[in-house]
Amino acid sequence: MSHSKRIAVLTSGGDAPGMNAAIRAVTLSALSHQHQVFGFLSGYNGLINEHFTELNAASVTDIIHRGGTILKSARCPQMHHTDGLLQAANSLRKCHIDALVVIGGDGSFKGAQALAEHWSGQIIGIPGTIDNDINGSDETIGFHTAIDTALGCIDKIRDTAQAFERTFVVEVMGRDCGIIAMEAGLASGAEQIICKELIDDEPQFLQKLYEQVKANINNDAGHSYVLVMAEHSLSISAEQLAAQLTEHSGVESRSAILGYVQRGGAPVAGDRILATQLGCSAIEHLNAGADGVMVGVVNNQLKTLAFEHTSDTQQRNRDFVARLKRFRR
Ligand SMILES: Nc1ncnc2c1ncn2[C@@H]1O[C@H](COP(=O)(O)OP(=O)(O)OP(=O)(O)O)[C@@H](O)[C@H]1O
Ligand SMILES: O=P(O)(O)OC[C@H]1O[C@](O)(CO)[C@@H](O)[C@@H]1O
Repeated sequence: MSHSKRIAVLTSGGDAPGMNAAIRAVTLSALSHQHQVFGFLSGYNGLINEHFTELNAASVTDIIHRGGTILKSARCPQMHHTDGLLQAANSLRKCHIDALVVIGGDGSFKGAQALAEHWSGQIIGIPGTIDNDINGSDETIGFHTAIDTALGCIDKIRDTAQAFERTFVVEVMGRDCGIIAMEAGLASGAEQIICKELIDDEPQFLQKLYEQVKANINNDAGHSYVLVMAEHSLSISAEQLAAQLTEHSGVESRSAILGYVQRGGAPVAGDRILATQLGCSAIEHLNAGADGVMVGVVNNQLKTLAFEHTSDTQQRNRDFVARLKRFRR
């Protein structure tokens, strides 16, 4: 049997539906191995400010189905500076923490790597972000829910677009990754998906787009036209694109930014199941002595990957982009 440890857990970066399910799995699994669990609050700020609470089975009862994170999340600029890292490392030592579980995105894992230079305890990551932009896991916790949320919204926008015979530019999240746009676009039957991964030359792309929208109106195809656009994918905003489309096609165009609604809501089954498996796997790996790695699911297998590789291009998304490009020809 492994030695009893004092395990810290925190959620960092953009909150994602299913983070609570991951906290629950980490806590229950750790307790079953006689470890103690301490939840640090508001991401790395909790380490720096020594703001934590001990977690027991009761603390994680009735949370598997809740969005957000009971530990709260944040971005913590101090982690980019040595002073902040030293403070975080000192808190961990002061609280006699043996191991830290970081639930977050690849930025959070960079923070974990930086922290490891000042603290010798074990650190393990669990991929939690709606963006699904982390190498080493086919899916991240929150992605399944975000897609369903975006899809529900786009379906509703289609209704009004159809009624008014309008063109709609719908902007979805993803930071620099277009996978939410691609999957929600595909599932909603959008006429266009706009994201960096699918655009080689923006002016050329826009020119062709204006012609296609115009042709669609003229050939009486569907009376509505929906473009799902990833944030940050063009040099113009969704609103500006809608204005350009109105000007070029003569058809009334509108934009809608889905925004933070995509981060909220009850996690769908896929996210709860993923989070639960990854939470248990994280504790299993800590028991076995793992350090400096993220747990993930690749081709239905539980795997670990060193933090330094989690920002590399994700294979699953790369394959998906290749297929979309092929089908669009
Ligand atoms: N290079 C770095 N060095 C030290 N700490 C970092 C670094 N990058 C990120 N962090 C820490 O991790 C936190 C979260 O990172 P970031 O804002 O990139 O979100 P993320 O974890 O990638 O999640 P998401 O993409 O879902 O928002 C940062 O606020 C910071 O505290
Ligand atoms: O909450 P903030 O800091 O505005 O961050 C928004 C970003 O966070 C995410 O929701 C998750 O990374 C991105 O999709 C988005 O670009």
